[in-house]
Parts: sequence; C-alpha cells; structure tokens
Amino acid sequence: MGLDASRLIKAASGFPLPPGIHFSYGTAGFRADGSILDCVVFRAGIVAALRSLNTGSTIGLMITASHNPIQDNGVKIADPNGDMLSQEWEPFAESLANESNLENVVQVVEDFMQKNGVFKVSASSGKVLLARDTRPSGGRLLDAAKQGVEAIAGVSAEVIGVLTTPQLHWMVRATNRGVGASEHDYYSQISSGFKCIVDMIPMRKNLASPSELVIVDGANGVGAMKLSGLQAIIPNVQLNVRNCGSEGGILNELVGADYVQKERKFPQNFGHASDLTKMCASFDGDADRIVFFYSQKSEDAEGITLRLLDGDKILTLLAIFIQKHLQELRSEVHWLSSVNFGVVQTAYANGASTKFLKENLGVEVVLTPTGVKHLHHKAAQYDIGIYFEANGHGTVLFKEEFFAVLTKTAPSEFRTEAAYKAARLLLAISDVVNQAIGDAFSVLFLVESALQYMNWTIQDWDAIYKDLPSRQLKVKVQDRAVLRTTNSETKVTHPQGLQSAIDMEVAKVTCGRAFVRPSGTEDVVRVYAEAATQDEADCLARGVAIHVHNLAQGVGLPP
Ligand SMILES: CC(=O)N[C@H]1[C@@H](OP(=O)(O)O)O[C@H](CO)[C@@H](O)[C@@H]1O
Ligand SMILES: [Mg+2]
Repeated sequence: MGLDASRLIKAASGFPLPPGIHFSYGTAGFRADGSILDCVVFRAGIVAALRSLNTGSTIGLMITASHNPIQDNGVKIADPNGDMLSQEWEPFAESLANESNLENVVQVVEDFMQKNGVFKVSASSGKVLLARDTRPSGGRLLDAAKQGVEAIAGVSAEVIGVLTTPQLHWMVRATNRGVGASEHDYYSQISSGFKCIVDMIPMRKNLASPSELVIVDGANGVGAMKLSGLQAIIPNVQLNVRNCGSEGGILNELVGADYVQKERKFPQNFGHASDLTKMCASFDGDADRIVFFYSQKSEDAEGITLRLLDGDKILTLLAIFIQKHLQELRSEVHWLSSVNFGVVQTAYANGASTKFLKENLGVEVVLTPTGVKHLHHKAAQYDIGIYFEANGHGTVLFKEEFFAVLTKTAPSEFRTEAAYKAARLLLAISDVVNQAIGDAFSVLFLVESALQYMNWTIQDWDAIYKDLPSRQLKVKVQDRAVLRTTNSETKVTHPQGLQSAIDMEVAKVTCGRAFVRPSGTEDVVRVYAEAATQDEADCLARGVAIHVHNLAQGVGLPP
C-alpha cells in the first residue's frame, strides 16, 4: 500500500502555507497566532496519521497553546503511550509544516515513509483522537487537523471535542492499553486512587470534620470547566473554583499558573481575601500544569505576600511521600530491595530544592533540557521516577515491570502489614497520577492526599526548605536561534564570549547561578538567575540580560 498522492494534494490545496513565516517545532509542538495556523495544523494531522500507521497504535492530536495568550494556538501530538511525539519525528514534522510547494509536500511525505517503513507495521488502519481547549480558534483548527488525518488513506479521525491536554494524553494511553478510555473512566481512576490513599491514613482524626477547602484558579480555561467532573465524585475535598471563564475573564490574562509562578502575583479574583491562608492552586490554560500558593501577612505596606509552592516544592513533597513507602517495601521485601527511585529536574529548578533532594533525602537527581519530552524519558528509566519543571509541569512514572510485581504479589507474600500497606499505597498513587503526562487535576489530588496523609498544612509543606531568591527575565533579540547551549542548558556555547560574561556576573554575587536559553514557545531569550538575596538575584539577572542584548543583537533598548 502506498500513498494516495492525489487525495493528499486535493486535501492540502485547501490549506495554503502563509508566506514568509517559518514554523518551528518548539518545546511543545507548533505555536503561533491562531489565525495563521490552519496549514500547520492540517499538516500535523498528516504527521499524526502516519505515526498511527507506523506504530500500529492510536495517536492523539491536541489543539492548544497552553499558557500563551488567547489569540495564540498550537498543536501537540501524543504518542501511543500518551507521552509526546517521538523526537525523531520532529524534523519531519517541521519540514512538512514549512513546505510551500504542494508537489513537494507529497515528496516529503513519501521520502519519510520510505525511510521509516511507515506502512510496514500496519497496512490496515490507523486512528487519531483529536481534542482542543477552549480557545476561539480551536474549533476551526480542530477541523483542519481532522482533514489532515483523513488525507491519509486508512486512518480515521475521532473528534472528542473539548478536553484538557492531559485528558487527551490519558485517553490515548488507555486506548492503546485496551482499558476503559472515556472521560468518565479518567475521573473514576483519579477519584478511586485518591479515596484509597485517604482511607489508609493512619489513626485518622476528625473523621467527621468538614472537608478540606482548596481554592482553585482555573485560568479562565478548560481546566476550570472540566474540574466539575471530578468535584462531583471526590470525597473530603471542597473545591472553590474561581476564574472559570465566565463573567468576562480572559484565558491566561492576569490568571493561571504561568502568571502566578513567573510574576509572583495573586491571580485576579484572589485579592485581599482572608481565606487565602488555606491552600490555593492555579492551573495553566490547558491544565497540564499546576502551582500552589497561599497568602501570608507581611510587614510591607500591602500587608500580604504570596507564598508560592512551585513544581520544585511539589516534586519534593511527592519524593518525601513516595520514598517513605518505598523504604518500607525495600526493607521488608527482599526482592524489592533493588527497586530504584530518582527525580528529574531542569536548570530552572531552584538550587535549594536540588540541595534538599540530594542531601536531605539522598535521592538521585538528574537534570535535562527544558520541555516535558526530555524529562519524561529520563524519569521513565527508573522503577519510580518523578519529574517536575519549576513551573509545575510534571508527574510520577512507574516502570511497567515494577507495577506488575506490585499488582501481582499476594497479600501473604508481604512479611509485614506495613509492607503490604506500602505496596497498596504506591498502587493508589499510580492511579491518581497521570502516567502519560503532567496533569493539574492528578497533581492537585495527589498533593492533597499526601498532605492529608502526613497531616501537614500547606505552611508545613512550604517549610521543607527555603527557596533561594530568583529572577527570570526575557530579552528580545533579532534571531534567538543564534544562542546555543550545552550541559542541559546550563552553559551557552554561542554567541562566543557570552558564557564568560555570565561567569563574571555570577562571581559578583553570593551563591549565584545564572543561565540563558532561547525559548521554544516564545520569540525571546530567557534569562534565569538566583542568588542569596533578592537584590542580588535581580542584579544578576539584569547584568546577564544586558550581555545577551549586547552579544546576541538585542532588539530595542537594553534591559
Ligand atoms: C521557563 C519555562 O517555564 N519554560 C516553559 C516553556 O518553554 P520555553 O521553551 O521556555 O518557552 O513552555 C513549555 C511548554 O509549556 C514548558 O515545558 C517550559 O517549561
Ligand atoms: Mg500547558
């Protein structure tokens, strides 16, 4: 079976490439203003269809631009396990997205198919599940993607409609594992895992006490809309969801996880309320990340400060919770003594978190470049691996073999009640987490169950370690591709002289660390700096940003 070239050309002719724009497959797929993406999304549909034929599995395609402004949109592809499209396919996706000649589109596809034996695995049929978030351009782009999938003979497109990104990834994984893959199945799995953990809380006090209250910032996005599916069936947690997209709230504008984490400000509709000393959580626009926060009285004029618990704090809490149970198993069940456990971070992880994980918990910490696709693969190498980006994007992965051992071992084979309980707890955790990708819903309920289990408040959790003050800045340059980095983005190799200039700035402050990298989702260079005091971190970030501006052809006035 070969490619039906005339069918492809006919379909592709309806989606002309906008002239003069190069689309890059960035940190998480293609992103741009929603009005110019029809062609790119159509062609991403072709890629997803071919990937389905190549793997003989169901593939996912999600229309979203995550934390970006409402007018932006984008497309991500989910592989059979629910994780991101294999990086080996990214160059193909990018060259296909940028091919202006229709005849050449067919050629690019044919060449790739020949090289990869796309039709060797499955000559019969493929399937792509498609979904979108709540952006206004989503419906039109979803239709373009569907037409792209259907341009490849033998592949069907199933439009699911509006979902969070992690829900779609979860469904792809569940479909390929042959288990229930509906939205209802998704909610049931999280809620039964959560209930199981809460039921195992040792010497549970206050059983009759009112539910825990969590105040959620839904970023005016799909997360707020879908959370009600869980709210109805989760016991012992009372959710107060704000920024649901009604009452004129705009997606990601002054709300959402990215705003709270980067600006260190309360989202809209969270001002000056005394109940914010309780746990608050903020989702991003497609609900694949989450950060937590609460308010604390301060001495400054405003009287109230935001305490942020970011992805690093989430990772540390989960590492403590999981390690406790894993140790129980390792010491009591000899054939589990070699089970390995590791955590994965990026250079954006606060230095204090890495130090705590290594020195206080004795956990193996690995750094990867930014982007879930990098962290996920590293974490998957452990029997239990946790990964989180500082911005709140992450999850827990259980290796298949380890999971099977836990599931299959009979209660009598555990020497102690504690070891048996630890195994059940780990299995319950594996139900709450989304093993396909980071998921704001899963992490919200996993964190809540861990806190309830350990009888901690959000303040207890915050006190695990003290963040080093940090600052992030963005610098506009003529072409951000001139920046090249190495060592998991901690060092810059191009333009020449930039790294030594950064080293010089770092040496001026106490406990300083700084790095720069081109963003994969925005047209900017990102600068990160941390130091012993906020003033020093600010000063370091500014100093580094000025060097970037000077050495990488900054646009506009120096920062
Ligand atoms: C510093 C930062 O937060 N970077 C984010 C951002 O990527 P950039 O390549 O830095 O633009 O968006 C990615 C996708 O959502 C996310 O994975 C990543 O962590
Ligand atoms: Mg997102």
